[in-house]
Amino acid sequence: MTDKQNFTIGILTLSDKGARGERVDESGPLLAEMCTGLGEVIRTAIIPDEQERIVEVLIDWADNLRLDLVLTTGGTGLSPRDVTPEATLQVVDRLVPGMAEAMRLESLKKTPHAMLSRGVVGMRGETLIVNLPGSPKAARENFAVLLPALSHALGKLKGDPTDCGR
Ligand SMILES: Nc1nc2c(c(=O)[nH]1)N[C@H]1C(S)=C(S)[C@@H](COP(=O)(O)OP(=O)(O)OC[C@H]3O[C@@H](n4cnc5c(N)ncnc54)[C@H](O)[C@@H]3O)O[C@H]1N2
Ligand SMILES: O=P(O)(O)OP(=O)(O)O
Repeated sequence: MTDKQNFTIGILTLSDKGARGERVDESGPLLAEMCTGLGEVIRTAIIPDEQERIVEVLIDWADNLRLDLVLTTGGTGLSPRDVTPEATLQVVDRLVPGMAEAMRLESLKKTPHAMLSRGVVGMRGETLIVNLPGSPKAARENFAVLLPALSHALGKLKGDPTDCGR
């Protein structure tokens, strides 16, 4: 038996500069690397901080590609163009507040700026959508908090009937 899981994963980078080719996307590849062992990253994209475009991609990846997990990075803060949480809230059926709370709680131990990320986590159908902040450091620190619980979360989301109490 191998520890490698077979979840399908998409990584969506939200960055105006990245989409214009003015900044190399470090956070997307870093998150892809962190997903080794969880499954296969079968889609990546870099698009600007535009709510309608983000909504379109999230719906496509959840409804058409039926990805198990979509990680977004960037656009969670307070700048006028930070709209990733709004786009995510527009498409999810149910929120998973504990995952977002856990990321902020742990991140506050590293920097008070952690309270500025408005990222949310929610489900659209059988796809879990996770908002992570944009900088490579912040993306890494936040995703590391979720990783130990992700396999169980994705299994439950797909209807795994086994008893979690054991
Ligand atoms: N655990 C942590 N959590 C948070 C941190 C942290 O250091 N550790 N930082 C906090 C800060 S500060 C902010 S503000 C919030 C919200 O961040 P955003 O999601 O709004 O981030 P952006 O504005 O999109 O990006 C910020 C900054 O990061 C660089 N950047 C962004 N995208 C990329 C990319 N794809 N590749 C390379 N570098 C990138 C760039 O300098 C941007 O200006 O999160 C807190 N949480
Ligand atoms: O260009 P972006 O959207 O990556 O973000 P920032 O303006 O915060 O550098």
